Amino acid sequence: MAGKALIFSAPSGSGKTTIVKHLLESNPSLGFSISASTRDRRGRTESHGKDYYFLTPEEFKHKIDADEFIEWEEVYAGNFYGTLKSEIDRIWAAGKDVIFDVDVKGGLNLKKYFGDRALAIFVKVPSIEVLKARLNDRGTETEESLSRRLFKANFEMSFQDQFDVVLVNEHLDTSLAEAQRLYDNFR
Ligand SMILES: Nc1nc2c(ncn2[C@@H]2O[C@H](COP(=O)(O)OP(=O)(O)O)[C@@H](O)[C@H]2O)c(=O)[nH]1
Ligand SMILES: Nc1ncnc2c1ncn2[C@@H]1O[C@H](COP(=O)(O)OP(=O)(O)O)[C@@H](O)[C@H]1O
Repeated sequence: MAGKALIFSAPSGSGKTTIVKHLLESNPSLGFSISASTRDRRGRTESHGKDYYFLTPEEFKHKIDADEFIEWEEVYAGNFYGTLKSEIDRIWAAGKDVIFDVDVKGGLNLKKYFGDRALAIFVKVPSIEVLKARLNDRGTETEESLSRRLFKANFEMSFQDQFDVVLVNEHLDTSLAEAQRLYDNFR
């Protein structure tokens, strides 16, 4: 049975993972599409089969060749990320709606794929300075990966109008309530 799809996209550091995790905790009707990725696991905070399926580049390439992805991308130099068809089957078969945490290009590709079954939400920070501060505070980036993310963020901002909704994530409580309202209205 086909359910619905809730797509959250944003420049890295905007808060989409925080919002998606909150929605998952509050809504048993949602199932997270676990992406495949070749990037290194963030040791203490991430696990295989929960945050991502962490694959080697060879394993990832094998899945591309076997046509197992709806969409995939080289998001940051050398690191591949992709949405597995089997994830949507798994979540919809359980009678749930699927929720995605993907980059901006991936979000637009998913919207194209799911059409009216999907609500595509662009999460935006009030400014690039705020984005930089959040990425710094998160403590996950080197100087190089931080500047890569900020460079890409400027480019990604230009796609916001192609999304169904833009959610400005300034005060977290307000954003979480707004995200919940968007899901309730869409269901
Ligand atoms: N296109 C695409 N992007 C993805 C997928 N999974 C994750 N991403 C995006 O890849 C980017 C990098 O993710 P990650 O390394 O976890 O960094 P973070 O966004 O800084 O937490 C983020 O924008 C993710 O939303 C996917 O399946 N497809
Ligand atoms: N509204 C907010 N105000 C302040 N900090 C926030 C807010 N939303 C998220 N954060 C923090 O900003 C950092 C980046 O958020 P995260 O959800 O990892 O972003 P993304 O998944 O878009 O890369 C995290 O440390 C998170 O706790």
